[in-house]
Amino acid sequence: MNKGREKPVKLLLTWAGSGKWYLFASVLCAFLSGLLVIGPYVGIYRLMDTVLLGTLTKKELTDSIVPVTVTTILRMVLLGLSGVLSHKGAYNTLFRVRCMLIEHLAKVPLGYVNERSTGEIKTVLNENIEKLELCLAHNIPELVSYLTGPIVIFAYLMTVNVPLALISLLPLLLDIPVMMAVFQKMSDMLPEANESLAGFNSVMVEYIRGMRLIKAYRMGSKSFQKFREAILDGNRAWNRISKKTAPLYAVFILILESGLLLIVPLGGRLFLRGTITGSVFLLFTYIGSLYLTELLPLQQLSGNFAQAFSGITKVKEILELPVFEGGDAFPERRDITLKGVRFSYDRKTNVLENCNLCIREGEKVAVIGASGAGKSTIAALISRFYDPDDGEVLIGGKNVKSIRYETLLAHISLVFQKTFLTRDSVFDNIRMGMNASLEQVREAARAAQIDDFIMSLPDGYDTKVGSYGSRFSGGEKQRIAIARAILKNAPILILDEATSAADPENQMEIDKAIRNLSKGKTVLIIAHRLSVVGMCDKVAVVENHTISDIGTHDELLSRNNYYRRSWESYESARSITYGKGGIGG
Ligand SMILES: Nc1ncnc2c1ncn2[C@@H]1O[C@H](COP(=O)(O)OP(=O)(O)OP(=O)(O)O)[C@@H](O)[C@H]1O
Repeated sequence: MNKGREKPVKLLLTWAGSGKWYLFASVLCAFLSGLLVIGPYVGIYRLMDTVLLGTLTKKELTDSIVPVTVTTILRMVLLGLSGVLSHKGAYNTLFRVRCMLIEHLAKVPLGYVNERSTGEIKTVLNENIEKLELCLAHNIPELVSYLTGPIVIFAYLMTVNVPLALISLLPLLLDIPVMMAVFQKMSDMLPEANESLAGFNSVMVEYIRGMRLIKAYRMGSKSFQKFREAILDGNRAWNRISKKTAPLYAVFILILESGLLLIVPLGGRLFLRGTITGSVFLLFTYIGSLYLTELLPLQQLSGNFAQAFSGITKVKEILELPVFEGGDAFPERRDITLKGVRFSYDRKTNVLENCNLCIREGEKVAVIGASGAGKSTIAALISRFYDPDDGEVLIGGKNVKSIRYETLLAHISLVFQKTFLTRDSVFDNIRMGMNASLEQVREAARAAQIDDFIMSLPDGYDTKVGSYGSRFSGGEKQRIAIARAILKNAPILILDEATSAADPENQMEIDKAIRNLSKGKTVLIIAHRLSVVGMCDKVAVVENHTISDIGTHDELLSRNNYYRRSWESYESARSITYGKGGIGG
């Protein structure tokens, strides 16, 4: 990982890996092409000299034209080659940086990722990294070529006439502080522009994700308004940058192009005194006053570099998000304990306080409580999506912090309330990168009560899942998630039961799937429907930021008011739907 305050260019070269050799080669070609800029000028000077002296011959003409032609062609070839090499290096680098970011984000605790909006992460992965392409493939070779040309011309002018050459350089010396001020202003203001771009991306992602809601509640104009605001916000940020930098740009250009005002009077006097020849005077009037304008694109480049550097900082920020590294093997015992846990998402309001829980190996515990009581938070702490602020989460007597993170996750199957399906085949959606055959996947799907449904799809297990799983109902998606967990066969199961009520038939299938999934495992089920209590050994009640009570169904029924009330309302709802029956029936 790249920690500390490394220079952006150094960081970029580290990220580029072997791609940096393409970048170096491209810079070398750009440098050589910059050197060749001098060819045509030398040729033209020779021609002028001979024309003015009246000594032009056919041979002189050829001797002047050949270097002009050869250097011009060679320069073009080198520039082209530089472009090809820089693009190869740039795309290699972009690929590597994106992979590094994705790999790193996969290891970062979910809490840190959740603190950033999807739009912010998208901006880094997309726009900020694209700016690196512009910088690596175009701006760096251009910078080398733009700088080399004027340096070589200056060196050549020095060989012709030292005082005039030095005078020709004056505008540049005056322009350096102006250029630095432009760069500084851009660097200071870019974070604001980046923020508004991230804001725009967030609004865009929200808009696309919430399309159903927008349509259902006819929020089109309101969402459009948000979109408009986000775009205007970006425009305002860029307008502010332009206002601050445009006057400086104008000064930069004025100074750089003022060479003629110095060279013509001075060179004219020297010529009239006979100190320099006519061709030297013309050479300086033409080239000496113009060659610095080759540096004009630098003002554009300074803006691009500031943007690229700001992108590099954003990438670096993500790569520096802490990851859980190292740690011990998974313990032999698979019991789960929460000891005096306190946790807050915002470091202000405690979601859990002095929370204690003990789930023995192979035991199944249902967690119930009002919406927002903290049930999912308990599950998140066990799977180390977050770490408690106080207290400990132990598995097999070992603090989860001391267990290797990947190993911890490999031993826990998580089934979330909302199932996320990737845009792959159903087969890949169940396999989720595991090395399983079709028969093993089907066996898991059969246990999850979803095999028949999958086989009825047009392409069976090869059927492609639409975006966000749009082809499947909530219940079907949940059974696919259960099939995944069955296939994973981890010893600990954390199941955040879906809140939305499926139809009775679907519900029975889901319950059967959950029973199959939880066989022989240490299980924590966040029970939104009390029917799952029937398959659990104990029930834990989350109230007042803690687990207020834990016991069997009968124990809680006799002593816990919250549980009794919940059970009674569940029973009365059941009697309306099915007629009366026992728990979980
Ligand atoms: N990522 C988060 N950032 C900030 N606050 C959060 C976050 N996730 C949950 N909360 C807050 O923490 C509290 C507990 O949430 P949690 O999801 O654990 O409750 P729950 O009991 O599982 O609720 P439900 O039954 O509705 O799913 C709630 O007040 C919720 O608003």
